[in-house]
Amino acid sequence: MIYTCTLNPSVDYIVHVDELRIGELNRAVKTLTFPGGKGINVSRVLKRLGIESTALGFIGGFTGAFIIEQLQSENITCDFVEVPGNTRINVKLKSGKETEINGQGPMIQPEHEAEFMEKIRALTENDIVVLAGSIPSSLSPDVYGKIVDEAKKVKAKVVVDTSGPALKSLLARNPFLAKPNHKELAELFETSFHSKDEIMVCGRRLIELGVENAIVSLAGDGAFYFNKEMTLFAEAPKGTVKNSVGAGDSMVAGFLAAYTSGKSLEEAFAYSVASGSATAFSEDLCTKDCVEQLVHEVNVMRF
Ligand SMILES: Nc1ncnc2c1ncn2[C@@H]1O[C@H](COP(=O)(O)OP(=O)(O)OP(=O)(O)O)[C@@H](O)[C@H]1O
Ligand SMILES: O=P(O)(O)OC[C@@]1(O)O[C@H](CO)[C@@H](O)[C@@H]1O
Repeated sequence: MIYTCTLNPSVDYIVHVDELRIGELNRAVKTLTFPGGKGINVSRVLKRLGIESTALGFIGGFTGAFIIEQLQSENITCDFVEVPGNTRINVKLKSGKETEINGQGPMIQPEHEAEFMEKIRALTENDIVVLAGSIPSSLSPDVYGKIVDEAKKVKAKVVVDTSGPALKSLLARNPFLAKPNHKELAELFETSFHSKDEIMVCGRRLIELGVENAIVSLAGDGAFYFNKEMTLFAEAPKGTVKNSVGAGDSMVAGFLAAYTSGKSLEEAFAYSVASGSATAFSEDLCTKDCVEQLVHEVNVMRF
């Protein structure tokens, strides 16, 4: 079973305005509301691609109830720990450019963290656990490290999609897959990129530091894949971008869906890029039909 962990889920409130005027009254021309948070997005895309998962994390209040209701309506198994307070609302402003304001989220008390860790202790070696998104400020910054250590005890595979110090501390714990975008990779190595060659050098360092498989996404410019044996690159398919929120999460889901269905790593990477782009070209997350159309446009190059 694949378990996704969203420690700080969100209701994503997408607001379209013709032109954003700071300091003035803006009227939305369209609004959309989705269950959000990176792990939840991974679960939603996995489901669309025909793969079951269980969504774990902390949830609370009326916003939490909305998320559970939406996930249940999509037949996604939920096993969240309920906490006092409301799950956050993340505002995604679309006015030509995308501007995001992510909320803080509720406080997580030690007893709720303990309840969550019990679920992690119940993992087995046949499981994959996806750790995705930011860590609530009330939890220890090393909570992902603790989860990985528990998962490793039972030889469960770990996928990490996070950034900053949380990502740094996980590299040497040998995650099965890490998926930073190029900005997160630059931040990790305290550098800035001016060429794809520079990205490749840092991507390979992820592998040297202990990551088994790494995907570095470059938004509309495609993505790199790295492991000990090979470096791959694929351009992103071309299309009209409607909403890139969740494109990275869709890549993680696409890779896992293909990999757990017995596809090669190269095929899984192509499916991952197609899934990311299919989401970028959709209002909500990608559909399987869209991914399967786009995967034919993904040309994987080996270095
Ligand atoms: N403008 C675009 N055109 C085509 N494909 C895109 C575009 N933006 C994103 N994608 C696809 O989605 C993948 C992931 O994009 P990106 O690098 O923006 O991830 P991310 O920053 O982790 O996203 P997020 O945090 O919003 O989920 C890319 O590798 C590409 O396949
Ligand atoms: O604040 P975090 O946890 O870093 O990111 C949360 C978030 O921006 O990521 C998802 C897209 O990847 C959205 O569904 C959600 O709003």
